[in-house]
Amino acid sequence: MRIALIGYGRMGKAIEEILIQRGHDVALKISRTPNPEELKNIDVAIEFSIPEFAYNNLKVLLENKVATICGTTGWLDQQEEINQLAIDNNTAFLYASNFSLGVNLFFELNKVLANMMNKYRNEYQVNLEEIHHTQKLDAPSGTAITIAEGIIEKTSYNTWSMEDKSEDSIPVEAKRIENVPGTHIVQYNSAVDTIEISHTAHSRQGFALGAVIAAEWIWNKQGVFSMKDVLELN
Ligand SMILES: NC(=O)C1=CN([C@@H]2O[C@H](COP(=O)(O)OP(=O)(O)OC[C@H]3O[C@@H](n4cnc5c(N)ncnc54)[C@H](O)[C@@H]3O)[C@@H](O)[C@H]2O)C=CC1
Ligand SMILES: O=C(O)C1=N[C@H](C(=O)O)C[C@H](O)C1
Repeated sequence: MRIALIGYGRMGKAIEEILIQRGHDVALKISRTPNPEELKNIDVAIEFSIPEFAYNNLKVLLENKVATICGTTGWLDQQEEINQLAIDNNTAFLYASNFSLGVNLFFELNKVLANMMNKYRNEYQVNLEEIHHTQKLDAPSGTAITIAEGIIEKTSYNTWSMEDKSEDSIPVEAKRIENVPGTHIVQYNSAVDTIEISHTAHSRQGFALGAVIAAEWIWNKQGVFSMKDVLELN
């Protein structure tokens, strides 16, 4: 496939390595918004840029009917508009807060545990922690938000917050430590014990491989998809 890499930073470079290993043509790699001329003959775009510019990049890609994978976090207040653009332009769009197989399995495990713990809201207080490298621009991580949404789906919690300590809110803490690729911890604490599940990324390889698998999967499709579709976790 002819791939455009929009955002050529840590993730763009990790993805490029895997694209080459799997025989793809990296036809465009840029750290700015593409122009329509550059998008002719592109099969799929992979967008990993920065929160501030993701919306604009995605708009240009979808208006030019380029099937697009997006891993940029921190822009989700405009997600509905972007989903609609993919539909209106008869192309395909897939956003994932985390492309790794391990985290997508963890999302499912988190929901099973949340469902079980909902009966014990009086005994156990949930909290969520994420740890990332110090260059990360957004907090909490997109992955932490997806985990919190999973808990909300299965319990009587109705929101999450990094500040608000009210009863119906899941407390989320974001820590920044040099060189950490991404760690997520969900804890249920009672007066006598702790139940904890965690996912620790050892490198960016898992995110990058997942993004390439998603790009291969979305080619020639139309619609709005998630990693659950790609990994058949539905
Ligand atoms: N969904 C997932 O599995 C993962 C998502 N991420 C997310 O991906 C994003 C990128 O992460 P990294 O590569 O680590 O960051 P990075 O800072 O290394 O790379 C971002 C790149 O975007 C470039 N850029 C700046 N303005 C741009 C524009 N207008 N258009 C295109 N590119 C532009 C920057 O020059 C930089 O090279 C972040 O939002 C991060 O949270 C990171 C890892 C995994
Ligand atoms: O910025 C990162 O590095 C990561 N961002 C994603 C997120 O915000 O969840 C995915 C992963 O945790 C690494």
